[in-house]
Amino acid sequence: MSEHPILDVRDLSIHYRGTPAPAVRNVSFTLGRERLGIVGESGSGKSTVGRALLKLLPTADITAQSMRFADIDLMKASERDMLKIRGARMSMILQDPKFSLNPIQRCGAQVAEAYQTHLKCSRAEARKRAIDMLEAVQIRDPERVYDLYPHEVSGGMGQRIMIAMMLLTNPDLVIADEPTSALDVTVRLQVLKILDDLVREKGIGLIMISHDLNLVRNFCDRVLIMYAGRVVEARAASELDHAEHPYTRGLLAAQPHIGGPRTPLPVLQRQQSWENPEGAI
Ligand SMILES: Nc1ncnc2c1ncn2[C@@H]1O[C@H](COP(=O)(O)OP(=O)(O)OP(=O)(O)O)[C@@H](O)[C@H]1O
Repeated sequence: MSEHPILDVRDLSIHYRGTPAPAVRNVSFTLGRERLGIVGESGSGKSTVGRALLKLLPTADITAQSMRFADIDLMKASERDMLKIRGARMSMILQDPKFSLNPIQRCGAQVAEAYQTHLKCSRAEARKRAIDMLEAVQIRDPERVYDLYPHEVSGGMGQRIMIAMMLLTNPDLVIADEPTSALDVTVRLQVLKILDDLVREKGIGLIMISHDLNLVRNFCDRVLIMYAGRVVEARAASELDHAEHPYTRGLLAAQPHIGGPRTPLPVLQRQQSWENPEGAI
């Protein structure tokens, strides 16, 4: 990790108004120019943490001892400040490009429009840059793809178009929320490779939110395991086999292994104590 973290989050708690309990409780972590995985079951609070970093939670109360992004105190940042940060210095990639791309605008025009908005350049310049960027995310024949509508591109291509759009401004932080779950296995590898290159070559910090423990274990440098709104385990990905929390151990035991015994996988036996603050980090 670099000396000055890109993100420093301490004691982040998030409570959606009108709900009985906080969705996220006392989450702390730092992020350098590395890949941090956040894993946990559905509803454990992973996406809520991601959206809180972008301050995209209008119906929730956010408290934290500190939530810093580079030189910015996110807790004090106004909506006006956030408009300058979102999409420029901090970007998010969502699971399904179908919901992120505008269905009635050609794909290339959406990338070019993002260029024009952020870089205030001419339309011709934006088009040229957009085509270069489509090529950079390994889209073959970018001039043709530029003119396609979102329903005419595959899921993998749509995701690469989203990544192209996100890269325009050289962000320091990318939050990828299940970026590959809607993709088939080979396309998934291509998209992961593009994200991996971004960390290695451009030195961004990447948060990868996922259900897939194996994917995160192989792709990330460090992993946070969330359960019921809390981080219950934080480890180097290479150390995950030494996990101590019973939930993490249960998840690991439930992974199928090629060549392993042909017995049914164990079912996770939950315990009330896992929701106990004493068990959290
Ligand atoms: N806008 C909202 N209003 C009220 N409650 C919400 C809202 N969004 C999420 N929640 C609740 O907050 C909790 C955490 O949800 P979140 O989407 O962060 O979980 P997650 O771990 O990302 O799940 P998934 O993997 O299914 O996306 C859940 O109990 C969810 O129902």
